[in-house]
Amino acid sequence: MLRAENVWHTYENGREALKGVDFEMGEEIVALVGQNGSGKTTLAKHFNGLLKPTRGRVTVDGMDTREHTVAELSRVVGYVFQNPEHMFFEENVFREVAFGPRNLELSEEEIEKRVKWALRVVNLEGYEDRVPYSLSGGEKQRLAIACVLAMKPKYLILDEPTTGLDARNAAGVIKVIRELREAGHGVLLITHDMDLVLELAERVVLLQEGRKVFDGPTEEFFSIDLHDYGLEKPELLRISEKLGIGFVRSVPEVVKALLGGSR
Ligand SMILES: Nc1ncnc2c1ncn2[C@@H]1O[C@H](COP(=O)(O)OP(=O)(O)OP(=O)(O)O)[C@@H](O)[C@H]1O
Repeated sequence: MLRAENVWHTYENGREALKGVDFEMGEEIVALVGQNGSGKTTLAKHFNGLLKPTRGRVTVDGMDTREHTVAELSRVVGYVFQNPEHMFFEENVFREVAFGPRNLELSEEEIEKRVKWALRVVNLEGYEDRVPYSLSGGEKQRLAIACVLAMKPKYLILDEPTTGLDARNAAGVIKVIRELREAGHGVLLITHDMDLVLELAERVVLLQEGRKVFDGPTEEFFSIDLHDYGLEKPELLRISEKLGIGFVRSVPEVVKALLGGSR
């Protein structure tokens, strides 16, 4: 479980970014949403210890983040940052993915196994000798996920994982996230993309000015007035409402509902 109990966070300049947030997630896909500056990144950074609560408590599978180092917590919680290309520094893809496992002091054999596995999951097999900077945007995004996956963390935090990707690459990342969930990982998705939330999230947590203002199933989230929070309902849901077919997550579901209704 990733758990935040009455977490407050004040930055050094006095900015109160979190004001008493309670949060909990297990092996599920949770979307963390809210307007710019609402505190999403600040909250997420508490789960791998990059930030510590000013007040309150954060635990990762029972470990208090104040009592553990970022290195220790990173074994359990992997964090893929937005614009991950800035984090690459090795000369080739193999070394880049091997960096994390090498720090875990695993055997060369185990490191190689993990690199191969992680590259396979993200569909980058055969890229081992490529220079990370020479990859396309979508490939870089998937490489960043592979780097974190190779550490085999139970939870993954993904910050805008599909932003800037074309439809095909975004679909590739979405597939990886689904597979991770099925394999028993928890995924925390920080995003502004309501289509992605509709497609993937099981639960949504909405922040506004450092406070949690909604926490519940995705279907319930899309039934609240999102305009109040500067968010837009996905086109697909607006269409399905006009058609009177209720909550759907994909175009095939719309088709199914329409065909079912005409019988
Ligand atoms: N290092 C910092 N020092 C001071 N204030 C900060 C720092 N990082 C973030 N903030 C402030 O804390 C508040 C919350 O920021 P945060 O990055 O958590 O929001 P966010 O919801 O992730 O926003 P976005 O959608 O723009 O990424 C904002 O007002 C931001 O300006």
